[in-house]
Formats: sequence, structure tokens, C-alpha cells
Amino acid sequence: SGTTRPMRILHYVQRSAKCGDVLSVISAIDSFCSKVEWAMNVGDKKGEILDAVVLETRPRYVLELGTYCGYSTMRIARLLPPGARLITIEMNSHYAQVAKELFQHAGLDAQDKSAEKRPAGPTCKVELLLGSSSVLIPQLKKKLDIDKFDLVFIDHWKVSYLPDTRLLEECGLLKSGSVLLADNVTCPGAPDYLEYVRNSPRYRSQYFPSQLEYLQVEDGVEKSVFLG
Ligand SMILES: O=C(NCCO)c1cc(-c2ccc(F)cc2)cc(O)c1O
Ligand SMILES: [Mg+2]
Repeated sequence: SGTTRPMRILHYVQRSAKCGDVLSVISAIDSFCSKVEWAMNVGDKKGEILDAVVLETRPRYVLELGTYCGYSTMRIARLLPPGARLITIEMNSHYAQVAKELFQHAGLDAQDKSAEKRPAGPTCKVELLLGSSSVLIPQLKKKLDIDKFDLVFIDHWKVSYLPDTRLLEECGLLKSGSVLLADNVTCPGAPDYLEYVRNSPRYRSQYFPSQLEYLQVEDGVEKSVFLG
């Protein structure tokens, strides 16, 4: 009983970050997780690589697999122009709830698309879907009127990276030039995913060495461009 780690993050942010200021929410999470309690956000070091890839890609349609508390969702959303759409999928309802409350504190234009009564079509930049990625990915075209994603940030269960990437291909959700950016390819690791994107002729893959969030442990992100 008592509080959960995501709740402790939320309470710290509500107490110490400025309402409506997404950068202060991001830095409050980083300061809590480096000084008080570790948590599995992508963090500030790998977050800078994520920022650079978002700015370089200038995506209009973004998919994130694995919301957790929404830290990387907010890092991405703050760099997107109005009119861009960021869909984030989380299967843990407690994580999704905390993420929603952090988005509210940050003043992020976010909507829980799993809610029943909602206006048709996108009225906001961040759309949070509650459920399993393997179930939701095949529904994205029909339910959300999405054609292809320009950028996919993969940060959910490491065993799901490869099957969900294959699913994105099979559902026609990737176009030539679509960018996949995968967190944790070294720690905890996603060996089958790495082997696939590095050996498939359909991807041009590049490793960005870094460190596991808030720790002096090696990790890195893999950027893989789909070649169609
Ligand atoms: O499982 C992860 N994400 C999906 C959550 O539904 C995850 C885990 C870790 C991690 C954990 C335990 C450890 F000892 C080292 C790393 C780090 C991450 O960045 C992650 O994204
Ligand atoms: Mg991660």
C-alpha cells in the first residue's frame, strides 16, 4: 500500500515544477530521478539524442510505444509544430493515469483517446492510447485516420520491439524514410531487434552510445531508417 514510484514522481512535479511549463516538468522529473529515486524515463542524456532526431526528422506523425510517466512524450511534443500528431501507447493503466496528470501540469494539449465520448478527429497534439501495442497498432489506420508514421520512438517491453516493428511494416504504417528510434538497445538490451534492423536490407541503422538514465552504466539508442 502507500504510494507508487510514478505517484511519487507526480507529487514531486506538482510541488516543484511550474504549471504550464513543459521544460520545468521535464527538468523536475530529471532532478527527482537523479537525486531522490531512479525511474525508467529515457532521461536527460539519451533525451538529448531523442531531441536531435526529432528536430532532424521534423515529423508530422509520431508514434511512441511505451508512455510510462510521459517524460519522453513531453520531450517530443515540445518540439513538434501545431498540427503534428503524437500517438503514445501504454498498456499499464496506472502509468497512463500518471502520464495524463503530468501532461495536465505541463499544460500539454493531450487527450485520452481511450475515453468514450470524445470529439471526432484530432483536437490535440498528444493522444494517449491505453492498451497492448500488438492489439492497437493494427487499429491505428481505421480508428485514428493515420496513414504512415514519420517517427516511431520504441521504449516499451524489450521483447516487444521486434514483433511490433514487424507489425508496423505489415500494417503499412512505415514509408520510405520513416525513422525508428529504439531506447535501451544495450541495457536492458533488445538483441533480436538489433540483429534484425542491423542486418535487414530494408533499414539503415546507426547506434548512438550513451548511458542508462541517471546512471554511469552503458546504454544507447538505435536509429533505423526504413528504406521501403
Ligand atoms: O522496461 C522498460 N521499459 C518498458 C516499461 O514498460 C525499461 C527498463 C529499464 C531498466 C530497468 C531495470 C534496469 F536494471 C535497467 C534498465 C530502462 C528503460 O529505459 C526502460 O524503458
Ligand atoms: Mg527506456
